[in-house]
Amino acid sequence: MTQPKLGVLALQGAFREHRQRLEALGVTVKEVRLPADLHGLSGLILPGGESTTMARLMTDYALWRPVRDFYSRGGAIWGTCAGAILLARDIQGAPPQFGVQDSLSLMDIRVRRNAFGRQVDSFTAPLTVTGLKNPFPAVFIRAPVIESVGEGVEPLAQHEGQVVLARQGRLMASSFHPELTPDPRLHELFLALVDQTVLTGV
Ligand SMILES: NC(=O)CC[C@H](N)C(=O)O
Repeated sequence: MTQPKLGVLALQGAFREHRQRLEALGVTVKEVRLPADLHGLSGLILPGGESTTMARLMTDYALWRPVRDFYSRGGAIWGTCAGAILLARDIQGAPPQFGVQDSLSLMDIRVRRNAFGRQVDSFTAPLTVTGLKNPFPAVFIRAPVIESVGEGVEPLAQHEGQVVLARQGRLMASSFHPELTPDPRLHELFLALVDQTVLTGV
């Protein structure tokens, strides 16, 4: 078995589906629950799920600092749906009773939670993605939108005029769930990003 280069944060949410997508591409995957699980990885996926719950578990498992350090050392991170919320510098639309929502604050984006409506408003839409020839079938489930992006952030796809996929160097954020469709192209895109990463001081 080869040493895994890719990890999926496995505290809550759709981590198994990401794992399956990556394994179908021949990639060995590490499920990340503890800081030590990050050792030796060059890419990490933060899955969709429920971002408040995931943030709480990140605190319980003391993962905030190790994930930030992983990025500082040169690791690539892709946040999908709730995972994109965890990456964002600014989170809007969190239920007020929970106070200010913790985030990694690594990506210069402002996200708005549940921007397309409630669970019943889940939908699939064909997305035109920069760099992909044909539309990508994107599954949105109580999805956030990326309301604004900083200078270093490149929007890669929009839905109804709102940014739903963006990249900032080694960081990617998508509002939707690419692991819930058999289309592997966004996982391939992230793998290409991971292949370019040069880790320092690991
Ligand atoms: N599918 C998802 O990941 C939904 C995200 C969820 N609405 C949140 O704000 O955390």
